[in-house]
Amino acid sequence: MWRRSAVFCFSSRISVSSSSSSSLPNRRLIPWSRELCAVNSLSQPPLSSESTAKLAISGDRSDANRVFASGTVAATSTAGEISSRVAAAAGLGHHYARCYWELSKARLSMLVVATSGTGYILGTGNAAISFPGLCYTCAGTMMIAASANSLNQIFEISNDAKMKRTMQRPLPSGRISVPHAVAWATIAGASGACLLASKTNMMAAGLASANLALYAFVYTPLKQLHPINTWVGAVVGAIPPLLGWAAASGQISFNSMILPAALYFWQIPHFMALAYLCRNDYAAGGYKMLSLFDPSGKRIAAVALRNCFYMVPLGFIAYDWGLTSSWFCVESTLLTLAIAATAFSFYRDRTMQKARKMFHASLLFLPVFMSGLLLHRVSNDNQQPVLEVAGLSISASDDGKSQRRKKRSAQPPVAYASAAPFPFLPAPSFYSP
Ligand SMILES: CC(C)=CCC/C(C)=C/CC/C(C)=C/COP(=O)(O)OP(=O)(O)O
Repeated sequence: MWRRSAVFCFSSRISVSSSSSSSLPNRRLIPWSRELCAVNSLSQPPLSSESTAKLAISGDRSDANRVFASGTVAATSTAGEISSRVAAAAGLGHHYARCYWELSKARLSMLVVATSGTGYILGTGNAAISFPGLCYTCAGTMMIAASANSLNQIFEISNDAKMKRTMQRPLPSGRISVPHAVAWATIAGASGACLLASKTNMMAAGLASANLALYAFVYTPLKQLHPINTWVGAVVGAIPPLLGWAAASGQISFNSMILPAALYFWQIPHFMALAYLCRNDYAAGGYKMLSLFDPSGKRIAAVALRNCFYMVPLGFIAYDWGLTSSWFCVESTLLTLAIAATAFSFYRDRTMQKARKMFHASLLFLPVFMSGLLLHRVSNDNQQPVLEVAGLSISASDDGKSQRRKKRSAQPPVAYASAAPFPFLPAPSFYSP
């Protein structure tokens, strides 16, 4: 695509110098030339070199004046020119919209928004879900995630250019300039932080901004330094539901940690599978992923399996802490055992096929887990504050304890079945009035 762009770029320059005035200063094309190349290569159908040239000279008043002064421009040709300029502007708009979309890693950002929205709904507790509040939280998270992802790509241009998976991104392919991408990242990040601060609360805005900094300025450089980057990245991925919860409730409680914990553990098998599948690419890009130091794959398979097992008790904890009904406990247990089975299969037989299976299972896991949490969420008016905006407070009221006991007694057989695989966890106690 870069080569195609370069060809279009070259032809548009020729066209400009021949079809417009030879006095048109070439330097006017330089900042835009690479991006204009991409307009040609991306528009469907591609813009002609002529319209690109018109686009390039559209701001030149002296050229326009010359054309009008000559008196040879008929009304029909003016209309044609206007329509071609409109088409060129639409092409440009489409081109940049696509660049912003890719810079933002929009699909990943939407997944991040889904986790933050889930955190928001869970964090509303007994209160009715505020639809505007949810929308502001999702929009703010989207903007900050877009900014974080754009900064990540700005810092990794030369690495991305060496990897098959990423070489077509807007920056390494030259479809957008670095200053333009920096401006996009700055505006998106600042707008997102302001939106969260003004429409939700400072805790949510602070968590989102700190997470942006962690991702762009700690995780991103760490990728080229040490395999620990995967664990730092897992923290980054775990924060959005916490900020959603904070946006809804203005505080962070023990319950608010369940989804972040699931996200943290979930990312390890997900990224271990990815790092195994793309290890040649990561080596070419100069990244220090654990898979590159583990030729047999045994270590990364063991790490993935271990983290799958860490997720198993989360359903029980969600139920025990009164966040969900016991049905979630059963579903979550089955789900985590299923992903653990794919990790175990990869551990025993470290082939690309098994790694791919574990990767696909991880893709499926998250939406199902979050849907389960939402579906089996129970209104909870006794969330125990751990960290409030004003300070620290760790306490559990007696009322809360007795209510949880009552909840447990609601479906004893389900609760027993769900706790059975975890003899190390406290056995459910059934409340008899
Ligand atoms: C609110 C807020 C700031 C949210 C940010 C959430 C976010 C960006 C999560 C992504 C986590 C992560 C480790 C992605 C992989 O990046 P990578 O650099 O390994 O991916 P790449 O190789 O595709 O570039």
